[in-house]
Amino acid sequence: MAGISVLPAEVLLAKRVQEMVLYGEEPQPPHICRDDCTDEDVSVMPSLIPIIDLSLLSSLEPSTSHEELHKLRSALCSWGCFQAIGHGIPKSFLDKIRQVAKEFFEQPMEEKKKHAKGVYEFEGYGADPVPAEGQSLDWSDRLFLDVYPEDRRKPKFWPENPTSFREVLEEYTLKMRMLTELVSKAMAKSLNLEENCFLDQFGEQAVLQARFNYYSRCQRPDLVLGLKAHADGSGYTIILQNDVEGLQVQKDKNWITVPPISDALLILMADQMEIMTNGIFKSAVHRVLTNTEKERISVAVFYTPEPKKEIGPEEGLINEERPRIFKKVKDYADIHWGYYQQGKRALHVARV
Ligand SMILES: O=C(O)CCC(=O)C(=O)O
Ligand SMILES: [Fe+2]
Repeated sequence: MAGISVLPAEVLLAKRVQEMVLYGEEPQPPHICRDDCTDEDVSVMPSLIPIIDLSLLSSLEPSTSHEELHKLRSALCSWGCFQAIGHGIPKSFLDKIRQVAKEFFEQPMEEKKKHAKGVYEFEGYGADPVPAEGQSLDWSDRLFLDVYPEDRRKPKFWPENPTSFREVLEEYTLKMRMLTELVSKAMAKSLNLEENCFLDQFGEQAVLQARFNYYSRCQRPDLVLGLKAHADGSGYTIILQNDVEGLQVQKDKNWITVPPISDALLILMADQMEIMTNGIFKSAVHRVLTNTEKERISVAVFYTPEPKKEIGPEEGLINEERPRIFKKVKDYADIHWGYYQQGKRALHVARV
């Protein structure tokens, strides 16, 4: 790459990756972030991401629901994620959200740019705000929207085209609220805690944000990442994938691909659930690889405790054998963001 001038991130961020691909531009710094592939080849291992059937949790047969709760706990302790099936959201509706996302990104650039964010802002169409110096940029474009509570919505960022986009996203938000209730209760039960304990910590005004990710094809997947390795700063995140592989979760230093399953949603623990469970559930480090053949689309919904609300380890998970390892924190997602921009994790800030 010698001889190529490095443009400031602000300049590069003014242009979408989708445009760069359209004009046949090769990745250059700061998109380039991989120069060796020493840790890259382990993903040939068969994928073992646990699959949990949430419908079994309400089975009238106690041994069936017990067994599934046990599987849930063990998945979250060792992987920090699971593929949820039996969640009650029909595949036909998941296809609708995938479809409006695809139609949004396939529109001409001038249509998408009607909802453009500034390079220093979060919400809207674009890329992450400018990272700290020396950090790479992701090979992706995004549409980031606050979706709940409703008074946080900023209509100027909500696409009018495709015409069903808003309606479908509103319905998806409702379904995500029901799912977070179901999953938060199940996680509490799996740890023998009172079922509402996590919901109470998240609070009634817990925030849902939707990030539509578009990973353009890339001729040099060896040089760039669709999304660099990170753990999320939310409580947990719900990810819908299209049928293109790319998302990987780190386990025991190996990168394991999350296979696309058309009717599954990946539920991924983030830092704030690790704090609330006193380190029992693991916040999963993950990343996205690019693909030479196909575009990948995902929709990540971040579920985050209400602003200004203190959260901390559940008392029932602290004892002599397992002393408290995290302090109480509030607005952790903001702290997390500051570190993320420097390519670092933030969890140590919450340790006692
Ligand atoms: O694209 C994906 O599957 C993952 C997205 C993700 O990790 C994120 O938006 O934080
Ligand atoms: Fe993430």
